[in-house]
Amino acid sequence: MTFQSHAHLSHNNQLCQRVHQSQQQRMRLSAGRRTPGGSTGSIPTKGRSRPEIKAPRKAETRAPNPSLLPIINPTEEQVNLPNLGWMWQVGNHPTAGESQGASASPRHMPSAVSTVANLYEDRIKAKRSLGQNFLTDDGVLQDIVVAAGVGPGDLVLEVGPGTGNLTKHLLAAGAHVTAVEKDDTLYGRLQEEYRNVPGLALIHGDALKVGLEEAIRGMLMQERQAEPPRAHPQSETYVGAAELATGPTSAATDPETSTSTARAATTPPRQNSTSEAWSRKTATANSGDAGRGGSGGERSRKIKVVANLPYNITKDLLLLLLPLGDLISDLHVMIQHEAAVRLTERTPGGPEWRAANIRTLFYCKPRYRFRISRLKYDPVPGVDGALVTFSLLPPGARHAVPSERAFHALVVKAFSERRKKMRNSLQPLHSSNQVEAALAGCGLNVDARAQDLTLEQFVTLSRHLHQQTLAEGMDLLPNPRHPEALGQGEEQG
Ligand SMILES: C[S@@+](CC[C@H](N)C(=O)[O-])C[C@H]1O[C@@H](n2cnc3c(N)ncnc32)[C@H](O)[C@@H]1O
Repeated sequence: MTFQSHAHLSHNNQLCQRVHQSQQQRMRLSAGRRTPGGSTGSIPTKGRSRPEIKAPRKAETRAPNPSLLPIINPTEEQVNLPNLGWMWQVGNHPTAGESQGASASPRHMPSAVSTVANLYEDRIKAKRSLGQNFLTDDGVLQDIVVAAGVGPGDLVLEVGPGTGNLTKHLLAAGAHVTAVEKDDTLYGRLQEEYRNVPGLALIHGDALKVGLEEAIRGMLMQERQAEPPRAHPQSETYVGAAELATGPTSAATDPETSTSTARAATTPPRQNSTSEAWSRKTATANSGDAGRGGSGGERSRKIKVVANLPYNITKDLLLLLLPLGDLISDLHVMIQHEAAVRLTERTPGGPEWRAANIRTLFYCKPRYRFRISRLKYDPVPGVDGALVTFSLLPPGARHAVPSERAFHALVVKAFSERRKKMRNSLQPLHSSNQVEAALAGCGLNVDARAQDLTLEQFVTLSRHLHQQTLAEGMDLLPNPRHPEALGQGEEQG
Protein backbone atom coordinates (compact mmCIF):
# COMPACT_ATOMS: atom_id res chain seq x y z
CA MET A 1 0.00 0.00 0.00
CA THR A 2 1.48 3.31 -0.97
CA PHE A 3 0.62 6.06 1.39
CA GLN A 4 1.31 9.73 0.79
CA SER A 5 4.10 9.75 3.29
CA HIS A 6 6.23 12.65 4.21
CA ALA A 7 8.17 10.27 6.46
CA HIS A 8 8.76 7.86 3.59
CA LEU A 9 12.18 8.88 2.37
CA SER A 10 13.72 9.57 5.70
CA HIS A 11 12.44 6.33 7.14
CA ASN A 12 14.77 4.09 5.17
CA ASN A 13 17.59 6.01 6.73
CA GLN A 14 16.02 5.60 10.15
CA LEU A 15 15.68 1.86 9.77
CA CYS A 16 19.22 1.63 8.42
CA GLN A 17 20.31 3.54 11.48
CA ARG A 18 18.41 1.11 13.64
CA VAL A 19 20.01 -1.80 11.79
CA HIS A 20 23.34 -0.16 12.43
CA GLN A 21 22.50 0.36 16.12
CA SER A 22 21.39 -3.22 16.36
CA GLN A 23 24.66 -4.37 14.85
CA GLN A 24 26.51 -2.28 17.38
CA GLN A 25 24.35 -3.72 20.11
CA ARG A 26 25.09 -7.24 18.97
CA MET A 27 28.77 -6.42 18.77
CA ARG A 28 28.64 -5.15 22.34
CA LEU A 29 26.71 -8.21 23.46
CA SER A 30 29.10 -10.54 21.73
CA ALA A 31 31.93 -8.70 23.45
CA GLY A 32 30.29 -9.34 26.82
CA ARG A 33 29.63 -5.66 27.48
CA ARG A 34 25.85 -5.66 27.99
CA THR A 35 24.85 -2.06 28.53
CA PRO A 36 22.50 -0.80 31.23
CA GLY A 37 18.91 -1.22 30.16
CA GLY A 38 19.89 -3.93 27.74
CA SER A 39 19.58 -2.20 24.41
CA THR A 40 20.31 1.50 24.42
CA GLY A 41 23.48 1.88 26.43
CA SER A 42 26.11 4.40 25.50
CA ILE A 43 28.83 3.59 23.03
CA PRO A 44 32.24 3.12 24.68
CA THR A 45 33.94 6.50 25.02
CA LYS A 46 37.45 7.61 24.31
CA GLY A 47 39.99 6.58 26.92
CA ARG A 48 38.21 3.40 27.93
CA SER A 49 39.77 0.16 26.94
CA ARG A 50 37.79 -1.20 24.07
CA PRO A 51 37.33 -4.89 23.48
CA GLU A 52 38.27 -6.04 20.04
CA ILE A 53 35.11 -5.92 18.02
CA LYS A 54 34.76 -7.66 14.73
CA ALA A 55 32.16 -6.38 12.32
CA PRO A 56 29.40 -8.96 11.96
CA ARG A 57 29.69 -10.96 8.80
CA LYS A 58 26.94 -10.17 6.34
CA ALA A 59 24.54 -13.02 5.79
CA GLU A 60 25.75 -15.13 2.91
CA THR A 61 22.27 -15.85 1.67
CA ARG A 62 19.20 -13.72 1.53
CA ALA A 63 17.58 -15.73 4.30
CA PRO A 64 16.48 -13.34 7.04
CA ASN A 65 18.54 -13.10 10.17
CA PRO A 66 16.34 -13.62 13.24
CA SER A 67 18.96 -12.00 15.43
CA LEU A 68 17.80 -8.63 14.09
CA LEU A 69 14.44 -9.02 15.82
CA PRO A 70 14.74 -6.21 18.38
CA ILE A 71 15.53 -3.52 15.85
CA ILE A 72 12.21 -1.74 15.66
CA ASN A 73 11.05 -2.18 19.22
CA PRO A 74 13.80 -3.49 21.45
CA THR A 75 11.39 -3.92 24.38
CA GLU A 76 8.90 -5.98 22.39
CA GLU A 77 8.59 -9.59 23.43
CA GLN A 78 9.22 -12.46 21.06
CA VAL A 79 6.34 -12.66 18.62
CA ASN A 80 3.93 -15.51 18.88
CA LEU A 81 4.34 -17.24 15.56
CA PRO A 82 2.10 -20.03 14.34
CA ASN A 83 3.55 -23.49 14.60
CA LEU A 84 1.54 -25.14 11.91
CA GLY A 85 4.65 -26.45 10.28
CA TRP A 86 6.89 -23.77 8.88
CA MET A 87 8.58 -25.58 6.11
CA TRP A 88 12.00 -24.15 5.63
CA GLN A 89 14.44 -26.91 6.24
CA VAL A 90 18.07 -26.48 7.05
CA GLY A 91 19.75 -27.63 3.92
CA ASN A 92 17.40 -25.79 1.59
CA HIS A 93 18.61 -22.43 2.76
CA PRO A 94 22.00 -22.75 4.35
CA THR A 95 23.16 -19.73 6.27
CA ALA A 96 26.56 -18.98 7.66
CA GLY A 97 27.57 -21.74 10.01
CA GLU A 98 25.03 -24.23 8.75
CA SER A 99 26.13 -26.88 6.37
CA GLN A 100 23.72 -28.32 3.88
CA GLY A 101 21.86 -31.30 5.21
CA ALA A 102 23.22 -30.74 8.69
CA SER A 103 19.81 -31.27 10.20
CA ALA A 104 16.38 -32.12 8.93
CA SER A 105 14.52 -30.19 11.62
CA PRO A 106 12.30 -27.31 10.47
CA ARG A 107 13.67 -23.82 10.94
CA HIS A 108 11.80 -21.15 12.80
CA MET A 109 9.92 -18.70 10.68
CA PRO A 110 12.03 -15.57 10.38
CA SER A 111 10.39 -12.55 11.96
CA ALA A 112 8.81 -9.91 9.75
CA VAL A 113 11.02 -7.18 11.11
CA SER A 114 14.18 -9.11 10.44
CA THR A 115 13.06 -9.77 6.86
CA VAL A 116 12.59 -6.05 6.27
CA ALA A 117 15.87 -5.23 8.00
CA ASN A 118 17.57 -7.74 5.72
CA LEU A 119 16.41 -5.75 2.70
CA TYR A 120 18.05 -2.63 4.02
CA GLU A 121 21.16 -4.55 4.97
CA ASP A 122 21.33 -5.59 1.34
CA ARG A 123 20.97 -1.92 0.38
CA ILE A 124 17.54 -2.42 -1.18
CA LYS A 125 15.35 0.62 -0.72
CA ALA A 126 11.58 0.51 -0.52
CA LYS A 127 10.11 1.93 -3.74
CA ARG A 128 7.44 4.48 -3.23
CA SER A 129 6.29 4.12 -6.83
CA LEU A 130 5.36 0.50 -6.07
CA GLY A 131 3.64 1.26 -2.78
CA GLN A 132 6.25 -0.57 -0.76
CA ASN A 133 5.23 -0.11 2.85
CA PHE A 134 6.07 -3.45 4.39
CA LEU A 135 4.27 -4.90 7.38
CA THR A 136 6.75 -5.54 10.15
CA ASP A 137 4.56 -6.99 12.90
CA ASP A 138 4.01 -10.73 12.95
CA GLY A 139 1.10 -10.31 15.37
CA VAL A 140 -0.75 -8.16 12.82
CA LEU A 141 0.14 -10.52 9.98
CA GLN A 142 -1.19 -13.44 11.99
CA ASP A 143 -4.39 -11.51 12.81
CA ILE A 144 -4.91 -10.91 9.09
CA VAL A 145 -4.59 -14.60 8.27
CA VAL A 146 -6.99 -15.50 11.08
CA ALA A 147 -9.49 -12.78 10.06
CA ALA A 148 -9.33 -14.08 6.49
CA GLY A 149 -10.21 -17.54 7.77
CA VAL A 150 -7.30 -19.09 5.92
CA GLY A 151 -6.81 -22.74 6.77
CA PRO A 152 -5.08 -25.86 5.51
CA GLY A 153 -5.57 -26.51 1.80
CA ASP A 154 -7.11 -23.10 1.02
CA LEU A 155 -6.20 -21.58 -2.32
CA VAL A 156 -5.00 -18.04 -1.81
CA LEU A 157 -4.02 -15.37 -4.30
CA GLU A 158 -1.69 -12.74 -2.86
CA VAL A 159 -0.98 -9.54 -4.75
CA GLY A 160 2.37 -7.94 -3.93
CA PRO A 161 4.13 -10.45 -1.64
CA GLY A 162 7.17 -8.13 -1.53
CA THR A 163 9.18 -9.34 1.45
CA GLY A 164 7.14 -12.53 1.77
CA ASN A 165 6.11 -11.55 5.27
CA LEU A 166 2.40 -12.13 4.72
CA THR A 167 3.09 -15.03 2.37
CA LYS A 168 4.87 -17.05 5.00
CA HIS A 169 1.99 -16.67 7.46
CA LEU A 170 -0.40 -17.85 4.75
CA LEU A 171 1.86 -20.81 4.04
CA ALA A 172 2.20 -21.55 7.72
CA ALA A 173 -1.59 -21.72 7.94
CA GLY A 174 -1.44 -24.46 5.33
CA ALA A 175 -2.66 -22.47 2.30
CA HIS A 176 -1.55 -23.01 -1.28
CA VAL A 177 -0.50 -19.54 -2.32
CA THR A 178 -0.12 -17.97 -5.74
CA ALA A 179 1.58 -14.59 -5.40
CA VAL A 180 2.06 -11.89 -8.04
CA GLU A 181 4.98 -9.50 -7.56
CA LYS A 182 5.95 -6.70 -9.93
CA ASP A 183 9.24 -5.61 -8.40
CA ASP A 184 12.12 -7.37 -10.17
CA THR A 185 14.42 -7.37 -7.16
CA LEU A 186 11.85 -8.55 -4.63
CA TYR A 187 10.56 -11.16 -7.02
CA GLY A 188 14.10 -12.44 -7.49
CA ARG A 189 14.64 -12.66 -3.75
CA LEU A 190 11.36 -14.46 -3.19
CA GLN A 191 12.13 -16.90 -5.96
CA GLU A 192 15.51 -17.65 -4.45
CA GLU A 193 14.31 -17.75 -0.86
CA TYR A 194 11.23 -19.91 -1.49
CA ARG A 195 12.83 -22.10 -4.11
CA ASN A 196 12.15 -25.30 -2.21
CA VAL A 197 9.06 -24.24 -0.35
CA PRO A 198 6.08 -26.28 -1.43
CA GLY A 199 2.72 -24.62 -1.79
CA LEU A 200 3.92 -21.35 -3.29
CA ALA A 201 3.62 -20.31 -6.94
CA LEU A 202 5.20 -17.00 -7.88
CA ILE A 203 4.14 -14.92 -10.84
CA HIS A 204 6.38 -12.09 -11.98
CA GLY A 205 4.53 -9.09 -13.34
CA ASP A 206 1.99 -6.36 -12.91
CA ALA A 207 -1.10 -7.78 -11.22
CA LEU A 208 -3.24 -5.60 -13.45
CA LYS A 209 -1.70 -7.03 -16.60
CA VAL A 210 -0.72 -10.65 -15.96
CA GLY A 211 -4.26 -11.95 -16.48
CA LEU A 212 -5.40 -12.56 -12.92
CA GLU A 213 -8.61 -14.21 -13.96
CA GLU A 214 -6.61 -16.72 -15.96
CA ALA A 215 -4.27 -17.23 -13.04
CA ILE A 216 -7.21 -17.94 -10.74
CA ARG A 217 -8.75 -20.35 -13.20
CA GLY A 218 -5.35 -22.04 -13.43
CA MET A 219 -5.19 -22.38 -9.63
CA LEU A 220 -8.63 -23.93 -9.51
CA MET A 221 -7.99 -26.24 -12.43
CA GLN A 222 -4.73 -27.47 -10.92
CA GLU A 223 -6.48 -28.25 -7.70
CA ARG A 224 -9.41 -29.90 -9.40
CA GLN A 225 -7.10 -32.10 -11.41
CA ALA A 226 -5.01 -32.95 -8.38
CA GLU A 227 -7.59 -33.63 -5.72
CA PRO A 228 -10.41 -36.12 -5.44
CA PRO A 229 -13.90 -34.63 -5.44
CA ARG A 230 -15.21 -33.74 -2.01
CA ALA A 231 -18.63 -33.18 -0.56
CA HIS A 232 -19.22 -29.44 -0.35
CA PRO A 233 -22.11 -28.44 1.85
CA GLN A 234 -22.09 -24.73 0.96
CA SER A 235 -22.84 -24.98 -2.71
CA GLU A 236 -22.76 -21.24 -3.29
CA THR A 237 -19.06 -21.13 -2.52
CA TYR A 238 -18.13 -23.60 -5.22
CA VAL A 239 -17.86 -23.31 -8.93
CA GLY A 240 -18.69 -26.00 -11.46
CA ALA A 241 -15.84 -27.67 -13.32
CA ALA A 242 -17.33 -26.79 -16.68
CA GLU A 243 -17.57 -23.14 -15.68
CA LEU A 244 -13.91 -23.16 -14.80
CA ALA A 245 -12.98 -24.02 -18.33
CA THR A 246 -15.43 -21.80 -20.11
CA GLY A 247 -16.12 -18.91 -17.77
CA PRO A 248 -19.25 -17.99 -15.85
CA THR A 249 -22.50 -19.32 -17.19
CA SER A 250 -24.94 -17.52 -14.94
CA ALA A 251 -27.73 -15.71 -16.72
CA ALA A 252 -27.05 -12.74 -14.48
CA THR A 253 -23.53 -12.40 -15.80
CA ASP A 254 -23.16 -9.63 -18.31
CA PRO A 255 -21.71 -11.07 -21.51
CA GLU A 256 -20.15 -7.69 -22.25
CA THR A 257 -18.01 -7.74 -19.14
CA SER A 258 -16.87 -11.36 -19.15
CA THR A 259 -13.25 -11.70 -20.18
CA SER A 260 -13.04 -15.42 -19.61
CA THR A 261 -11.38 -17.61 -22.16
CA ALA A 262 -11.27 -21.35 -22.47
CA ARG A 263 -7.49 -21.07 -22.77
CA ALA A 264 -7.38 -19.68 -19.26
CA ALA A 265 -8.38 -22.96 -17.76
CA THR A 266 -5.60 -24.91 -19.32
CA THR A 267 -2.83 -22.33 -19.48
CA PRO A 268 -1.87 -20.95 -16.12
CA PRO A 269 0.43 -17.97 -16.30
CA ARG A 270 4.20 -18.19 -15.92
CA GLN A 271 5.02 -19.64 -12.56
CA ASN A 272 8.16 -20.74 -10.88
CA SER A 273 9.26 -24.20 -10.13
CA THR A 274 7.63 -24.29 -6.70
CA SER A 275 4.22 -24.20 -8.33
CA GLU A 276 5.17 -27.00 -10.65
CA ALA A 277 6.40 -28.91 -7.63
CA TRP A 278 3.11 -28.18 -5.90
CA SER A 279 0.99 -29.40 -8.85
CA ARG A 280 3.26 -32.35 -9.43
CA LYS A 281 3.08 -33.22 -5.78
CA THR A 282 -0.68 -33.01 -5.56
CA ALA A 283 -1.14 -34.72 -8.92
CA THR A 284 1.09 -37.59 -7.86
CA ALA A 285 -0.56 -37.86 -4.50
CA ASN A 286 -3.92 -38.29 -6.19
CA SER A 287 -2.87 -40.26 -9.23
CA GLY A 288 -5.42 -42.90 -8.29
CA ASP A 289 -8.10 -40.41 -9.31
CA ALA A 290 -6.87 -40.07 -12.86
CA GLY A 291 -9.70 -40.28 -15.33
CA ARG A 292 -12.34 -39.67 -12.74
CA GLY A 293 -12.90 -36.03 -13.61
CA GLY A 294 -15.33 -34.65 -16.08
CA SER A 295 -18.65 -35.31 -14.41
CA GLY A 296 -20.85 -32.25 -14.62
CA GLY A 297 -21.69 -32.57 -10.94
CA GLU A 298 -18.12 -32.16 -9.77
CA ARG A 299 -17.55 -28.95 -7.89
CA SER A 300 -14.36 -27.12 -7.27
CA ARG A 301 -13.59 -24.63 -4.54
CA LYS A 302 -13.25 -20.90 -4.89
CA ILE A 303 -10.15 -19.00 -3.94
CA LYS A 304 -9.45 -16.30 -1.38
CA VAL A 305 -7.49 -13.14 -2.08
CA VAL A 306 -5.34 -11.87 0.79
CA ALA A 307 -3.08 -8.88 0.19
CA ASN A 308 -1.43 -5.81 1.60
CA LEU A 309 -2.20 -3.82 -1.51
CA PRO A 310 -0.06 -1.14 -3.05
CA TYR A 311 -2.26 1.95 -2.79
CA ASN A 312 -1.82 2.98 -6.41
CA ILE A 313 -3.48 -0.16 -7.81
CA THR A 314 -6.17 -0.69 -5.17
CA LYS A 315 -9.01 0.82 -7.17
CA ASP A 316 -8.17 -0.92 -10.45
CA LEU A 317 -7.57 -4.22 -8.72
CA LEU A 318 -10.95 -4.09 -7.00
CA LEU A 319 -12.58 -3.24 -10.34
CA LEU A 320 -10.90 -6.34 -11.74
CA LEU A 321 -11.59 -8.77 -8.89
CA LEU A 322 -14.97 -7.82 -7.44
CA PRO A 323 -16.91 -9.11 -10.48
CA LEU A 324 -15.24 -12.54 -10.15
CA GLY A 325 -17.69 -13.90 -7.60
CA ASP A 326 -17.86 -17.13 -9.57
CA LEU A 327 -14.18 -17.80 -8.82
CA ILE A 328 -13.39 -15.86 -5.63
CA SER A 329 -15.23 -16.31 -2.34
CA ASP A 330 -13.71 -13.38 -0.47
CA LEU A 331 -11.06 -10.70 -0.61
CA HIS A 332 -9.17 -9.58 2.50
CA VAL A 333 -7.10 -6.55 1.67
CA MET A 334 -5.27 -3.84 3.51
CA ILE A 335 -6.09 -0.39 2.26
CA GLN A 336 -5.84 3.09 3.70
CA HIS A 337 -8.03 3.50 6.78
CA GLU A 338 -9.93 6.50 5.36
CA ALA A 339 -10.60 4.72 2.07
CA ALA A 340 -11.73 1.64 4.02
CA VAL A 341 -14.22 3.70 6.04
CA ARG A 342 -15.53 5.34 2.86
CA LEU A 343 -16.08 1.97 1.21
CA THR A 344 -17.67 0.21 4.16
CA GLU A 345 -19.44 2.68 6.41
CA ARG A 346 -21.01 5.37 4.26
CA THR A 347 -24.75 5.51 3.64
CA PRO A 348 -26.93 7.24 1.03
CA GLY A 349 -27.66 10.92 1.56
CA GLY A 350 -24.20 11.81 2.78
CA PRO A 351 -21.57 13.76 0.86
CA GLU A 352 -19.26 10.73 0.78
CA TRP A 353 -21.72 8.33 -0.83
CA ARG A 354 -20.09 7.59 -4.17
CA ALA A 355 -20.24 5.50 -7.29
CA ALA A 356 -17.63 3.21 -5.67
CA ASN A 357 -20.10 2.40 -2.86
CA ILE A 358 -22.80 1.40 -5.34
CA ARG A 359 -20.37 -0.65 -7.38
CA THR A 360 -18.95 -2.39 -4.31
CA LEU A 361 -22.37 -3.25 -2.89
CA PHE A 362 -23.45 -4.52 -6.28
CA TYR A 363 -20.73 -7.18 -6.22
CA CYS A 364 -20.17 -7.96 -2.56
CA LYS A 365 -20.68 -7.31 1.12
CA PRO A 366 -17.80 -5.18 2.37
CA ARG A 367 -16.76 -5.22 6.03
CA TYR A 368 -14.25 -3.11 7.93
CA ARG A 369 -12.30 -5.60 10.07
CA PHE A 370 -9.64 -3.73 12.03
CA ARG A 371 -7.37 -0.76 11.93
CA ILE A 372 -3.61 -1.16 11.51
CA SER A 373 -1.39 1.50 12.96
CA ARG A 374 0.97 3.16 10.50
CA LEU A 375 3.75 2.23 12.92
CA LYS A 376 3.31 -1.40 11.93
CA TYR A 377 4.64 -0.58 8.45
CA ASP A 378 8.06 0.23 7.18
CA PRO A 379 8.64 2.79 5.82
CA VAL A 380 6.08 4.40 8.12
CA PRO A 381 3.31 5.84 5.92
CA GLY A 382 1.42 9.07 6.52
CA VAL A 383 -1.86 7.33 7.44
CA ASP A 384 -3.08 4.17 9.15
CA GLY A 385 -4.16 1.11 7.23
CA ALA A 386 -7.16 -1.18 7.69
CA LEU A 387 -8.16 -4.70 6.80
CA VAL A 388 -11.33 -4.87 4.73
CA THR A 389 -13.15 -8.07 3.83
CA PHE A 390 -15.19 -8.17 0.62
CA SER A 391 -17.45 -11.24 0.57
CA LEU A 392 -18.22 -11.65 -3.11
CA LEU A 393 -21.68 -12.47 -4.38
CA PRO A 394 -21.88 -15.25 -6.93
CA PRO A 395 -23.16 -13.81 -10.23
CA GLY A 396 -26.59 -15.38 -9.71
CA ALA A 397 -27.02 -13.60 -6.37
CA ARG A 398 -26.45 -10.10 -7.73
CA HIS A 399 -29.22 -7.69 -8.60
CA ALA A 400 -30.48 -8.41 -12.08
CA VAL A 401 -29.87 -5.47 -14.40
CA PRO A 402 -30.30 -5.33 -18.18
CA SER A 403 -26.54 -4.86 -18.62
CA GLU A 404 -23.90 -4.58 -15.88
CA ARG A 405 -21.75 -2.35 -18.04
CA ALA A 406 -24.64 0.01 -18.79
CA PHE A 407 -25.61 -0.03 -15.10
CA HIS A 408 -22.15 1.04 -13.92
CA ALA A 409 -21.90 3.64 -16.68
CA LEU A 410 -25.20 5.08 -15.47
CA VAL A 411 -24.00 5.20 -11.85
CA VAL A 412 -20.65 6.79 -12.74
CA LYS A 413 -22.36 9.41 -14.89
CA ALA A 414 -24.93 10.16 -12.18
CA PHE A 415 -22.16 10.79 -9.65
CA SER A 416 -19.89 12.64 -12.06
CA GLU A 417 -21.47 15.95 -11.12
CA ARG A 418 -22.58 15.38 -7.58
CA ARG A 419 -24.35 18.66 -7.05
CA LYS A 420 -26.51 18.34 -10.11
CA LYS A 421 -29.91 16.77 -10.14
CA MET A 422 -29.83 13.50 -12.02
CA ARG A 423 -32.08 14.81 -14.75
CA ASN A 424 -29.13 17.06 -15.61
CA SER A 425 -26.11 14.92 -14.68
CA LEU A 426 -27.34 11.94 -16.71
CA GLN A 427 -27.28 13.86 -19.96
CA PRO A 428 -26.37 12.98 -22.66
CA LEU A 429 -26.97 9.33 -21.71
CA HIS A 430 -30.63 10.19 -21.20
CA SER A 431 -32.70 13.31 -21.77
CA SER A 432 -34.02 15.16 -18.74
CA ASN A 433 -37.56 14.11 -19.66
CA GLN A 434 -36.54 10.46 -19.74
CA VAL A 435 -34.84 10.71 -16.38
CA GLU A 436 -37.74 12.53 -14.77
CA ALA A 437 -40.19 9.97 -16.10
CA ALA A 438 -38.01 7.08 -14.91
CA LEU A 439 -37.55 8.62 -11.46
CA ALA A 440 -41.27 9.14 -11.14
CA GLY A 441 -41.84 5.59 -12.36
CA CYS A 442 -39.63 4.35 -9.51
CA GLY A 443 -41.53 6.44 -6.99
CA LEU A 444 -38.54 8.73 -6.51
CA ASN A 445 -38.36 12.49 -6.30
CA VAL A 446 -37.81 13.89 -9.78
CA ASP A 447 -35.27 16.32 -8.29
CA ALA A 448 -33.17 13.47 -6.84
CA ARG A 449 -29.38 13.65 -6.86
CA ALA A 450 -27.15 10.57 -7.19
CA GLN A 451 -26.08 10.71 -3.55
CA ASP A 452 -29.72 10.23 -2.46
CA LEU A 453 -30.15 6.81 -4.06
CA THR A 454 -29.49 3.35 -2.63
CA LEU A 455 -28.12 0.50 -4.73
CA GLU A 456 -31.62 -0.93 -5.05
CA GLN A 457 -33.01 2.40 -6.26
CA PHE A 458 -30.26 2.67 -8.87
CA VAL A 459 -31.09 -0.85 -10.03
CA THR A 460 -34.78 0.03 -10.38
CA LEU A 461 -33.93 3.28 -12.16
CA SER A 462 -31.68 1.48 -14.64
CA ARG A 463 -34.48 -0.97 -15.42
CA HIS A 464 -36.95 1.88 -16.01
CA LEU A 465 -34.54 3.73 -18.24
CA HIS A 466 -33.83 0.54 -20.16
CA GLN A 467 -37.55 -0.09 -20.65
CA GLN A 468 -38.00 3.46 -21.83
CA THR A 469 -35.16 3.17 -24.30
CA LEU A 470 -36.61 -0.06 -25.64
CA ALA A 471 -40.06 1.48 -25.92
CA GLU A 472 -38.73 4.56 -27.69
CA GLY A 473 -36.73 2.31 -29.99
CA MET A 474 -39.94 0.43 -30.80
CA ASP A 475 -41.64 3.69 -31.57
CA LEU A 476 -38.92 4.52 -34.03
CA LEU A 477 -39.12 1.12 -35.69
CA PRO A 478 -41.21 1.08 -38.84
CA ASN A 479 -44.67 -0.48 -38.35
CA PRO A 480 -45.33 -3.01 -41.14
CA ARG A 481 -49.06 -2.39 -40.94
CA HIS A 482 -48.51 1.21 -41.96
CA PRO A 483 -46.46 1.24 -45.12
CA GLU A 484 -45.94 4.96 -44.91
CA ALA A 485 -43.95 4.35 -41.76
CA LEU A 486 -41.53 2.27 -43.81
CA GLY A 487 -41.20 5.08 -46.28
CA GLN A 488 -42.98 2.78 -48.76
CA GLY A 489 -45.77 5.29 -49.18
CA GLU A 490 -43.33 7.82 -50.47
CA GLU A 491 -41.58 5.36 -52.70
CA GLN A 492 -44.85 4.07 -54.06
CA GLY A 493 -46.34 7.49 -54.38
C1 LIG B 1 2.39 -2.68 0.52
S1 LIG B 1 3.66 -3.72 -0.15
C2 LIG B 1 3.22 -5.25 0.63
C3 LIG B 1 4.41 -6.15 0.83
C4 LIG B 1 4.17 -7.35 1.73
N1 LIG B 1 3.10 -8.19 1.23
C5 LIG B 1 3.85 -6.91 3.13
O1 LIG B 1 2.71 -7.08 3.54
O2 LIG B 1 4.70 -6.40 3.79
C6 LIG B 1 3.03 -3.86 -1.80
C7 LIG B 1 3.76 -4.86 -2.69
O3 LIG B 1 3.12 -4.87 -3.96
C8 LIG B 1 4.10 -4.85 -4.99
N2 LIG B 1 3.45 -4.23 -6.16
C9 LIG B 1 3.29 -2.92 -6.43
N3 LIG B 1 2.60 -2.75 -7.57
C10 LIG B 1 2.32 -4.00 -8.03
C11 LIG B 1 1.63 -4.49 -9.17
N4 LIG B 1 1.10 -3.67 -10.06
N5 LIG B 1 1.53 -5.82 -9.32
C12 LIG B 1 2.06 -6.68 -8.42
N6 LIG B 1 2.74 -6.27 -7.33
C13 LIG B 1 2.85 -4.94 -7.12
C14 LIG B 1 5.22 -4.04 -4.41
O4 LIG B 1 6.44 -4.27 -5.07
C15 LIG B 1 5.21 -4.52 -2.96
O5 LIG B 1 5.98 -5.67 -2.84
